[in-house]
Amino acid sequence: MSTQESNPGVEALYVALQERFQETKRKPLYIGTVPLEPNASKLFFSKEGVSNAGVVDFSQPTEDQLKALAASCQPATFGLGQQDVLDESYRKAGKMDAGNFAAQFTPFSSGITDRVGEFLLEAPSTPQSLRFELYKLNIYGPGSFFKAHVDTPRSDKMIASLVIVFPTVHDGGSLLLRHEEQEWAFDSPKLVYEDDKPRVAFAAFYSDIEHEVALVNSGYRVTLTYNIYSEPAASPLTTISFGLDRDAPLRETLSALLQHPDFLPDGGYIGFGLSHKYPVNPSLQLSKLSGNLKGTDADIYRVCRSLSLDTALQVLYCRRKQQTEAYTLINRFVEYRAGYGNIDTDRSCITVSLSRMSKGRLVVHQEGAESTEEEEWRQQEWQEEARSKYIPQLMVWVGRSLLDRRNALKTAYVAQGNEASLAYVYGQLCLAVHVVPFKERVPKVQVETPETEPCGDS
Ligand SMILES: O=C(O)CCC(=O)C(=O)O
Ligand SMILES: [Fe+2]
Repeated sequence: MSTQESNPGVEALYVALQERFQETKRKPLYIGTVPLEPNASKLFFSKEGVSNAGVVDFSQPTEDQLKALAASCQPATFGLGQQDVLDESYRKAGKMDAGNFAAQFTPFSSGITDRVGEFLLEAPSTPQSLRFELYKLNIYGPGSFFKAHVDTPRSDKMIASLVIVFPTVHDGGSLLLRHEEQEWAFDSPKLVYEDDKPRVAFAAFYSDIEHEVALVNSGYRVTLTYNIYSEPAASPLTTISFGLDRDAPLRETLSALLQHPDFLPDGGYIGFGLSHKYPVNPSLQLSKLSGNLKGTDADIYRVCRSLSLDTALQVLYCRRKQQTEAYTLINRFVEYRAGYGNIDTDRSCITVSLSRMSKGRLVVHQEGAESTEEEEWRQQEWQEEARSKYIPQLMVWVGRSLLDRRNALKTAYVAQGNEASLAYVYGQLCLAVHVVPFKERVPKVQVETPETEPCGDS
């Protein structure tokens, strides 16, 4: 049993780290409006297969124009597993593909993409640039809605979605967004007019955020949706540096914990639970995702890297063995199958025992007993390396209790998306920080943060 259970100092620091971690959490959405300029108020459209063009002028849209647009659309489908399905009890709306319309208004010339870019790139873990891809036009007439769903990731680079709502008089149809037990409303029917002047309302949100469009009671709600991709940038010019000060509380607490001799004295891992989900597939190297980390997750990664900690994205799998739970860290996504043969025999996996706070003490959740399967490992030619990986290492968990989220550790399939899912599904990831034994880390941490004073005791 480690000495950390009996030392209140390390426990207080651990509690402080949990608190700083919670305080780091950022809002996962950005809402705003811009004026609709008279020379950018028209939308031209044609019905699939018909050459005549129609027009809606959003500076003064008439009911006839909006009805004609609705009549030129097709019923919107949504993704259920691998298929696109039409089910009007789940999504009732019209859609038009990008090839059948042209809007004078664009998020580029109106400054929306710059503002959304500042929000998304406030503090990226590595320099990134954004690409906005027009996806669809949607029209929600009376009785339309879109129940709760998560947008289908179109590649591992897709990080966010943007919805633009044109000014039309409508009642209902707010976009509701939910993440980690919080809910926000994008109240587009109110936002699209200010002092009777038409405005274009927009909402950008990380694409793993659950959202739904509430029932439209009257009028028409017309939207453009964009997929936002984050791609590595050659230079750090697109990054904004004011995230650094905000990092200080978390960085200083983490640094103080690492300087405590009773914190993981023989080394181990710190696991930070991620706020967001990411598109992964079995062939994707998780290290490639680190540049695409979203909001809060990017903050944690940056803080760990600023302390020169060996930090990597890992999948944490939980499996039950003879009444106990074993946790395995692995650097890539593995299809979750009964038996876990593919995890057990993988050289890159690390077995961990989790510690957490319980009754005011930092304890190991499951005792790190050596595996009953050790015999099998003796047969392997690489037995030394394999056995050293199989003896559980201690992992200190930061974030919501894993015990509450046990089921979420399975591959989190998104059943309902806005399109049938492609090659990607969402996986549950964590940021694993490798902590070397205390004897080895003291000089390193002191060199990195010479000004940090130890916490005073009371
Ligand atoms: O119209 C909106 O506000 C959101 C639409 C949406 O969720 C989607 O098209 O996937
Ligand atoms: Fe959506």
